[in-house]
Amino acid sequence: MKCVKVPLRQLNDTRIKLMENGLMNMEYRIKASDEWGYIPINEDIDDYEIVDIELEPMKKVPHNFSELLKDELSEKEIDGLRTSFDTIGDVVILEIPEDLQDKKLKIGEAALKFTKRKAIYMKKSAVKGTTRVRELEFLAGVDDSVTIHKEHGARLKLDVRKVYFSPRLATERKRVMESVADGERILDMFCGIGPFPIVIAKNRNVDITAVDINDEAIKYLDENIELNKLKGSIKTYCGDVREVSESFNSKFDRIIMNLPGLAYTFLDVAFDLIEENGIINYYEFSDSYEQGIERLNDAAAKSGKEVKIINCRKVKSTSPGEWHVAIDGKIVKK
Ligand SMILES: C[S@@+](CC[C@H](N)C(=O)[O-])C[C@H]1O[C@@H](n2cnc3c(N)ncnc32)[C@H](O)[C@@H]1O
Repeated sequence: MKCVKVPLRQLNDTRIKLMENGLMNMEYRIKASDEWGYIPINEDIDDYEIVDIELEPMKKVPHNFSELLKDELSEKEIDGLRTSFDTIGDVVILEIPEDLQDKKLKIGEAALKFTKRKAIYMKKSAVKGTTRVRELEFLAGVDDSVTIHKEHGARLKLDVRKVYFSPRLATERKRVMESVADGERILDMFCGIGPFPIVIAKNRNVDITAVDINDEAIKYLDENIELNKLKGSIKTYCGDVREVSESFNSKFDRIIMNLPGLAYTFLDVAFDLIEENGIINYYEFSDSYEQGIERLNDAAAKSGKEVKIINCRKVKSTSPGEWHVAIDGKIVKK
């Protein structure tokens, strides 16, 4: 069994990270020795030591997902489905491959029994268009796509049919939040329902400006500001950040750019609005960090600034060989 091998003291943090990114193989038990922990995984992962060792399979409890579908599907098909689960509040979103479409309602019912959530939806398209929303088909439970998702102590209300939200970015949001200092003025250029602003302002006394072009996303962010006890403040704007930001009359200590397909086309706006010593949390889809670093360097040069790359990380796998990558750049004196 393929496992990630980590020092024992890192076992729990690594387990949570792998689970949140859907990379842990839940069919086997984690093994711990005096010094090392071994976590079963579904696929090869960079940045960790991978070893092959025997692990004990989990005890099959009646009514687990495999049990419920064992007459319909093979173990391999069931495993494939299991890693596609995205749980957002009390809603579950599944990806069902083309060749299993004729069994989608049975799969939906099994997922409902297994997860005990309110509703099961199936992905009908990739996230698409300017607002990055995907089409969903209702499969089982109660067809109510509004839910409240809990993340790092924050409550995030959203409609999964009308806005973008990914629970798989939870670790990244925590990482960014932990790097924020009290007093920062922050711009989230593509805030969605506000998971970055809410998680940050819940933990830090900061002043956040949050922009999104999707009026439904801003409607939920306004509700989320009311739903959470915040240390910091958040001001929301609905519109294209390129236009909306023309009215901003001060600069920012940090700019968050989580629109990975197109963020690079807004780097000129970000470099205009960032303070010296400020940090840009930049995201893109790529098979490496080089392209993003080059884009940040080019945009810095065009705006007469210099950027020092202070951190690069893979946030999540998007397709074989491609990643959602995070690159943090600090503006330094020329
Ligand atoms: C990938 S989602 C990220 C949302 C949020 N940051 C999160 O982590 O959940 C990108 C968001 O950018 C918004 N968007 C796309 N183009 C935009 C633009 N020109 N100005 C402002 N927002 C935009 C979309 O509506 C979408 O909510």
